Order: sequence, then C-alpha cells, then structure tokens
Amino acid sequence: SIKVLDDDEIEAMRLVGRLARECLDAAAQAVDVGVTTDELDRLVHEAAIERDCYPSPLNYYNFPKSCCTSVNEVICHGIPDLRPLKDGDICNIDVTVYHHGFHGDLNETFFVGNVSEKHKKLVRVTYEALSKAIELVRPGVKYREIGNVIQKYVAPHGFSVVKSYCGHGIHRLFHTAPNVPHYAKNTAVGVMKAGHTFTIEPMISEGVAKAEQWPDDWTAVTADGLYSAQFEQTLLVTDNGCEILTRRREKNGQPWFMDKM
Ligand SMILES: CCc1ccsc1-c1ccc(O)c(O)c1
Ligand SMILES: [Mn+2]
Ligand SMILES: [Mn+2]
Ligand SMILES: [Mn+2]
Repeated sequence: SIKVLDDDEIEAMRLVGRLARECLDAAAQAVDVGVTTDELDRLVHEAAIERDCYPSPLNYYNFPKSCCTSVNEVICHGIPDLRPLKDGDICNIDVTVYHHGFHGDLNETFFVGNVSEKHKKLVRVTYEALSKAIELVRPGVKYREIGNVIQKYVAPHGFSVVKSYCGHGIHRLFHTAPNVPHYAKNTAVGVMKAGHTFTIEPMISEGVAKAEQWPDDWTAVTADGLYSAQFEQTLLVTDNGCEILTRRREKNGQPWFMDKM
C-alpha cells in the first residue's frame, strides 16, 4: 500500500523539496560551454552539504557521484565526468537530497550554448508533457493514467516514451510505491490520495524508445543515438490537486531552458 504522510511528514517533504530545488539551481546557473559535468556535480554536492543534506545518489547501489548528468543521447543515470559541455548540447542534471529523514528528487534539461531548433522542441515538448501529467494529479485519479497523458502528448511529434525507468513514491525512502510508468496502457497499481508523495520524470526520445546500458553499469543511452530529454518533479497530492514540492520559486516557476527559447 502507498504511504499517506501525516502533517509533520508533509512539512519535512516541503522542506527537503525546497532544498533539492536550491541544489539543482546552484548547478543550473553554472551550465555553459566548456564547463564539465564533474564541476556541476561538485556544485550540487557543496550546495547539499551547505544545507545539511546528503546527496542521495552518492553510493546508492554504488553510484559514484552526487547527481546524475545526462547529455544528448544519454537518457538518464549519466555519471559526471571531465568532458566539457559543448555548444549545442542538451544536459540534464538530476538531483536528489536527503534531509532529516526524507528525500526530495527533481531534474531539468538545460541548453548549452546554441541548441538546434529540433532539440529545443524535444526539450520543450518533454517539459510540456510533464506539466500535462501534473495537471492530472488529484485524489481519486489512478496512477496508471499518467502514462496515457504523457504518451498522447508526445507521440504526435514523433517522439517516443522510454519505458525502462519510471516515476516513484518518495519520502523516507528514495524509491518506493507507487511505480509510475510514463507510457500508455500500463498496468500500474494504485489510486492517488491526499498525503501521497511521488515523482513524475518522463524521458522522451527523438527516435526509438529503446534504452541500452553502457559497460559502466549506469549510463543509459538511446539505441539509435538520437537525443533524449527529461524533467522531474516531486509532488504531494492535496485535497484539491497537488503541490509541486520541488518547484522553482523564481521566474514564475518557469524551467531554466525557457530563458533561452
Ligand atoms: C543515481 C541514482 C540512481 C541509482 C539507481 S536509480 C537512480 C536514480 C536516479 C535519478 C532518479 O530520479 C531516480 O529516481 C533514480
Ligand atoms: Mn539526454
Ligand atoms: Mn531524479
Ligand atoms: Mn526519481
């Protein structure tokens, strides 16, 4: 069964959601041509420590760094490294922090320098698909409906939905019930209820949905080498809808890439 948080637990999730957002924003402002993803990881790590947070990915199933950085054809779980970002890249930074017993998890895809129109569209449509899914969230809605909304939104553009990685329940555990697939006609179990906290984190690919894994045991890439984009928020189901616990609290909550559309 899916945990219903009490008022104190909800307050703890509000706090860690805000802290996770601040840690993502600390790295976001540094994204640029020539910056390495290792430098972005350091900014996330330091921002977490400064906020009395532990970076949840570090040593999670032996993951070696404090955040995931996934560039271009990397779908997710990219490992920060010493290769500098280059003009035209799209780079996702995925941050999860642990504070006073609770996790907060979010990601955004950022433009590096001048991004092509077709890759800007991939990022924009991915963000819009997440927004559509979030609009659905309220008590009584089945978790399996989320995938229908996302796939229906992206398919007309010729984009595909990665099936191998799902959204998830999150609170005292990084990953727990419910499992939240992003593709249509899925068999996910559960009905949304006030007090549930979970993520939606669609990975949308230009070409095929198939993901392959590199020998580093982490990096997931598209099978056709075309690009993939992702956005993630941690949500709290409320009596009349949902609260985006990891929302951006500046710029009217617009994602960072919007400034460069
Ligand atoms: C690197 C963290 C990690 C390790 C195994 S799955 C995973 C991960 C990464 C980002 C996420 O948003 C997530 O829900 C899980
Ligand atoms: Mn990517
Ligand atoms: Mn994440
Ligand atoms: Mn997640």
